[in-house]
Amino acid sequence: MRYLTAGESHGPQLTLIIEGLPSRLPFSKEKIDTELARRQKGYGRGRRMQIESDQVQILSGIRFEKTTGAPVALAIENKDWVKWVEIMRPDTDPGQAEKRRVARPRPGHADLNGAIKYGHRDMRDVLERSSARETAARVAAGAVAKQVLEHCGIRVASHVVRIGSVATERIDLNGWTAETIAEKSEASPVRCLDPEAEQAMIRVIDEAKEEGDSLGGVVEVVVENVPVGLGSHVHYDRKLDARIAQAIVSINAFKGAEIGIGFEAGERKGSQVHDEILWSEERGFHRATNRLGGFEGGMTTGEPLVVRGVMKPIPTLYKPLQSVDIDTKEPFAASIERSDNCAVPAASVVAENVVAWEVAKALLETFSSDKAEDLLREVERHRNEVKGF
Ligand SMILES: Cc1cc2nc3c(=O)[nH]c(=O)nc-3n(C[C@H](O)[C@H](O)[C@H](O)COP(=O)(O)O)c2cc1C
Ligand SMILES: C=C(O[C@@H]1CC(C(=O)O)=C[C@@H](OP(=O)(O)O)[C@H]1O)C(=O)O
Repeated sequence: MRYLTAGESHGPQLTLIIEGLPSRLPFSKEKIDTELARRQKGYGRGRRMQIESDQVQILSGIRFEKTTGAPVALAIENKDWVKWVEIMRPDTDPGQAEKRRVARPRPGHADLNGAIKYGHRDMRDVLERSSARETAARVAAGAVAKQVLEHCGIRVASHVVRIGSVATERIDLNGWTAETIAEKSEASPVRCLDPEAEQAMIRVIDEAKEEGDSLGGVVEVVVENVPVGLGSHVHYDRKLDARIAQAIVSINAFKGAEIGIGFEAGERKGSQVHDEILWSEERGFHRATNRLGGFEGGMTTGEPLVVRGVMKPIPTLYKPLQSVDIDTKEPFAASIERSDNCAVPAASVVAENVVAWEVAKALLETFSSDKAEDLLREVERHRNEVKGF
């Protein structure tokens, strides 16, 4: 299974093509729209989110709420486009683009590197595509992947564990299920499970906003009921933990990924990191703890997957940072019209969906999956086989 996205932040739409879905998979447009609405929310988002109300238009590959097995094409409209037609048009430039040319790169964004690399004197030709608007298409892909996972009883959830200086304790997953994490985080404006930390997170976002500054943070994704043995130890690009880390760091502004206790593993002794192996009639092989976040040797262990990602603060700041005009080479202090000042809650929904995509892709690689029925039968057969191993 693979996908491609196309589209600019202020162009007419985002386009997504997914290839390799099983046929006859129950397909819900509503579930994709729900996921897109979740991505738009979250304390700290800017004015653009009041303009957009993301929904997919289905263009191919679906009939009567089921996949046919053909590529699925989806579109998401940019409602803001109507105000950008003269600047974003693909045909003759009526002079607007030159008048509105972007020559002042923002520190921390893709503007300057992209302009140098692609030879653009108008950095709009870079920023339109480097914008995190594209994550709407990736969430739509993840929302389709989630329907593959759901078909096989696999659930994905996410929550925010840090915003700026405010962090929550690491949760013990024995007390939580993906369902309860999803419910509780959904009810929080910052997608945080701890009500005290939630209030403190809201405070630091407000403080940063008053100062014209921005904040980043850390999100955690949990995947439950994952079959043993997705991914592989035999080749670098088949290791599922590595693919998930790539997917996380590919999200705009994400600078790192952790599996399980992640970087903390470097501080601890082996006996405090590795998860002891147990066996019982009821559960078969399982682990006493899940510090390695459901992965050993690039393969899933059958324990819940626990993945974290760190997002840097938003680069576009109301408080100006120094930069240099590419025409005059003069220094200037950038000022802006609008931006998010913290998008960590929204980004946790993106993280959840890119992880869902990678897990669903690995599932379809492991099990026969031309038809949705084959996939489910194979996954159930495998689960029984693992119990008897
Ligand atoms: C959901 C989300 C919303 C974002 N909103 C903004 C924004 O409003 N302004 C901004 O400058 N960057 C925003 N970013 C981050 C930039 O897109 C990102 O920093 C930029 O593409 C450069 O890539 P890099 O930070 O990965 O190097 C957002 C990121 C995400 C995930
Ligand atoms: C549009 C989205 O996020 C955008 C991501 C973004 C950036 O620079 O990454 C900049 C802002 O866009 P604008 O410049 O139009 O205000 C955000 O709103 C979205 O998440 O749907």
